[in-house]
Amino acid sequence: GYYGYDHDDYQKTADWLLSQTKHRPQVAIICGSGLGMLADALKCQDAFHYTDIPGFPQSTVQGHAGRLVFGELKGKTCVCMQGRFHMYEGHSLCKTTFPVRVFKLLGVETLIVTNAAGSLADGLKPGDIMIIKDHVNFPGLGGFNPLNGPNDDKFGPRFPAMSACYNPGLRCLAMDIAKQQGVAELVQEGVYAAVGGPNFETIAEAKLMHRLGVDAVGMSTAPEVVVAVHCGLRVFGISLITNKAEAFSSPPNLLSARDTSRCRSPGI
Ligand SMILES: O=P(O)(O)O[C@H]1O[C@H](CO)[C@@H](O)[C@H]1O
Ligand SMILES: Nc1nc2[nH]cnc2c(=O)[nH]1
Repeated sequence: GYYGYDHDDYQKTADWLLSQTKHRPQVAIICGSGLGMLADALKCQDAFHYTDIPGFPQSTVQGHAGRLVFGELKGKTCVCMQGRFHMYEGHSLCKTTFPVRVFKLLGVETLIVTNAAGSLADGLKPGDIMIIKDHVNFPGLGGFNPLNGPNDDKFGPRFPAMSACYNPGLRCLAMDIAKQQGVAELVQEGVYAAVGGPNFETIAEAKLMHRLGVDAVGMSTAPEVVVAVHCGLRVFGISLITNKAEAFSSPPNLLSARDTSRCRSPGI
């Protein structure tokens, strides 16, 4: 079509994959920056480089290998993206979310999204895991939405609800498992905000988001989740906190005029 992809484009890629592997995944996992090693844990793997998959976008970022890996994880058939697509790579949003609709056509029912994110919340430290309970899609609020253009009714409605994007049952289950595994102190629920990137936040931007109720910030995930929810996938999301976002790293940025020793690093 004139805007993005036709249903046939997704179908061709899905059909090609179905012809190349016997796996019929129920679960798709998008691995965030540095999290691609999860795919290495799949048993009975069939792996495809994005460059070899007809119609598939290509990865350009470090820490994103650019492979689609099918296999078994704890008895579930999964398909794992080792490397995702970001808007800042120059991809259109429908390109960054192309794989999600392909997963739908493969028969996937549940999408697990993961990402590396910066913390804006006092209680979230580098190394912690944040289960995403909701998101703020800043590019989306500004009109950068993968669902822009004519709606494809075969995937979902023109005006999809986003009020329960992150499946409450799966969130509950994840909290229970964290307790069972003895890692409950490392796992919390919170709100993820997607920004366009590729620059990290200014101090003022980080403070603004913190005041608006955002707990962690990154440059991905929300567009994929919007497309997944639109086509009826069940979504579970986690952020690995890799750093404190700029305003919340040391040294503290509340400067008193009396403190002349720190006047070379002004805060806002
Ligand atoms: O969201 P993922 O893909 O994990 O990557 C995150 O890490 C990168 C910045 O270091 C950005 O791409 C940000 O979005
Ligand atoms: N925007 C943004 N993305 C990130 N990805 C990992 N850390 C960060 C961060 O602090 N800010």
